[in-house]
Amino acid sequence: MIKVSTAETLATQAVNALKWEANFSPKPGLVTKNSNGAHNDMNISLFIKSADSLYDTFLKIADVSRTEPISVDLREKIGAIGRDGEQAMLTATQGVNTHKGAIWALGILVAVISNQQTTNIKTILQKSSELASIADQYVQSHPKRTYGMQAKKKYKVLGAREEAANGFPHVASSLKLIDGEVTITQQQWLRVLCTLYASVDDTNVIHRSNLEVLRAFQSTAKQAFKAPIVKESSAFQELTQMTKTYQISPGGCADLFAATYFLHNLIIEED
Ligand SMILES: CC(C)(COP(=O)(O)OP(=O)(O)OC[C@H]1O[C@@H](n2cnc3c(N)ncnc32)[C@H](O[C@H]2O[C@H](COP(=O)(O)OP(=O)(O)OP(=O)(O)O)[C@@H](O)[C@H]2O)[C@@H]1O)[C@@H](O)C(=O)NCCC(=O)NCCS
Ligand SMILES: Nc1ncnc2[nH]cnc12
Repeated sequence: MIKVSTAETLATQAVNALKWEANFSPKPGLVTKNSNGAHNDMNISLFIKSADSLYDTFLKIADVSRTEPISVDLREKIGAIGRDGEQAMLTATQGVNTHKGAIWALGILVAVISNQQTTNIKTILQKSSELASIADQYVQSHPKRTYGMQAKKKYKVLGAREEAANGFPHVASSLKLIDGEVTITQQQWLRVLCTLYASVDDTNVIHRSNLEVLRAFQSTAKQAFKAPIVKESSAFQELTQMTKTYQISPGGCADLFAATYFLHNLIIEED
């Protein structure tokens, strides 16, 4: 029997996933409860404030998605709510971009789950692809080139938009690593994190460095993934060193880590 997800439950679960991700430690380059990673303008309390400020955004997205079919109209409605959410985040953080990518990824997932009333991962990812592939004319009228747009143009990589439009392939791979397990150990979560670090073309890393550094970071993460104890491996230490040397922070991976946790806990809700 699948429990019906209320808008309130979904919004709470999305915010909890963001808080869980922020607290999770260690995460080379990223903010955790123990470190500010490669950031001098962010810390854990800012992330918790930011996550809390997004409850209303996820609630509104879940509400509007419950009754409307997946359509241009729905895409544009959640686009407007998402942009308001970005403003709410910037107000809460006094202008620091903590969760733009997470608003996008979790916003699409919350919309689809509310719309389909399902915890079936295959359906959620397929419908996410459908919804995220619909063009929102109001985004396209925005003239400013984002960091993601610059990285994609320069190196022909795929970014946050494509991740969702392709049905979150990196989240699907992450979920496979913990499939069927209720209690996930820190070592298992570290393998999920390393899988994301190893495979996502994170446009934040590219923006702060270049494609060559991203590829070296990914190949080191692949080594760390294979280590018997990830966090004690020399490859994992090397990841931390690289984030310091190049001042890189894989914020896109952090969002997909939160999305993996969010969907994994939906699975557990099924009874
Ligand atoms: C479609 C949008 C996601 C916009 O995409 P675009 O690529 O044009 O925008 P960006 O401004 O570059 O932001 C994308 C954010 O997505 C995350 N990300 C990066 N790479 C990937 C990837 N390969 N896959 C998935 N996600 C990815 C990342 O977000 C996280 O990092 C941010 C913090 O970065 P940081 O470097 O610390 O800080 P900055 O200030 O950005 O840089 P510095 O100056 O410090 O160097 C933080 O946001 C994390 O969440 C990218 O930043 C989408 O946003 C959009 O169209 N929105 C409009 C509203 C809408 O339609 N919403 C609908 C549903 S809610
Ligand atoms: N924990 C984190 N540190 C830095 N950037 C992030 N973007 C999303 N989560 C993040």
